[in-house]
Amino acid sequence: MNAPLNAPVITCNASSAPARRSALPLPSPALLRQRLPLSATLDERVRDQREAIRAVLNGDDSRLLVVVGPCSLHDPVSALEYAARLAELAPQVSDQLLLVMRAYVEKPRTTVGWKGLVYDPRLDGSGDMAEGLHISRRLMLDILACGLPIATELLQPLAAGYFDDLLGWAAIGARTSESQIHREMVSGLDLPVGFKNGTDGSLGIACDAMRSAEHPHQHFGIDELGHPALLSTSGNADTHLVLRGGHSGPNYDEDSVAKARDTLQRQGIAQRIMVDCSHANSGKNPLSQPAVLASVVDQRVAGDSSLRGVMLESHLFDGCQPLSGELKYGVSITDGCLGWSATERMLLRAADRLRR
Ligand SMILES: O=C[C@H](O)[C@H](O)COP(=O)(O)O
Ligand SMILES: C=C(OP(=O)(O)O)C(=O)O
Repeated sequence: MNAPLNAPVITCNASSAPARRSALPLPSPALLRQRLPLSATLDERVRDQREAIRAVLNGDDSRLLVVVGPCSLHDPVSALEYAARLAELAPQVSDQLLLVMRAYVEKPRTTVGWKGLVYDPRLDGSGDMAEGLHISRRLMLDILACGLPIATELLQPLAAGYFDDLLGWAAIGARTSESQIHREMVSGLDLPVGFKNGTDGSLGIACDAMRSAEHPHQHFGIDELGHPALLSTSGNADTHLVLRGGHSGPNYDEDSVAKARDTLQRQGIAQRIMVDCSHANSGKNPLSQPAVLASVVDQRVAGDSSLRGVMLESHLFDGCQPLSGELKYGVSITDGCLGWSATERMLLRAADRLRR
């Protein structure tokens, strides 16, 4: 990699390297984008998808936003089979639901565990992140080509530049909503972003996050060539709250949603709420998600217009499996998911209920 023109050339003395880490170069975001470019047609499609998602979140389009798909993508073949099925379902419900596929390639861990396709694409701990970035961007482009908008969690701010041109929507997870670094990153993203409540169920950190992200910031980062850079951002007003439950239980019921609406109103934040039907809202039982979705739909039908979206964890087959031995096709290797047939039934039923 060439040094920027104004930087002195510094050579690294091996003996001064910290003993507990080593470094390997990765391609820059610009290089990966050059190798796997977004075509002009897909670029325009992503812009349209973002506009459509914004319209739903702002309430200008009365449909429900549905972010649905695997907890994590670990196998491109099953991910693309899932995408093909979702793309076939999307037009059948598009009068009521705007479907966006979860394409999660980075996973936050409570302690340790597999951290996603970007970090360990061979699933064996070899941690080939250059390959992980390539496979992840390739897969996202293929999902986009199926006609679906894509959603992901932006976990590592340095990695955002490898994918953010492909996304229709992004999440900041429960473990990072409180991080200033993530709020600064969101402030510079030209796409709608949901901030999740904290793992303890607290809404305050997500509200603070939205208020911080709508402001301009100057912060540390890398530029497209991978060089350290001072980044200046202009602020992102397209953010919203995601209720995902917490240690003391779910927060999708009427009382919890009313409390969330009041909190937003008191802080002068737009009342745009998405309910994550999984995680602590499902008690980590993926098969409970249809009941959570049904409750959200009932609340909408009863007149709660602040409920603009839902999130669902779904794969080709129910449940999850440990990352050891031979893996079953189409089954999550992180959180448990609802299988495809139950997902399809649940979404058709939700659309039908909203229609009537
Ligand atoms: O959605 C996924 C998980 O809930 C999150 O990544 C934390 O996983 P862990 O508690 O198994 O580490
Ligand atoms: C990790 C996730 O969620 P949360 O941040 O709510 O735990 C997720 O949606 O994959």
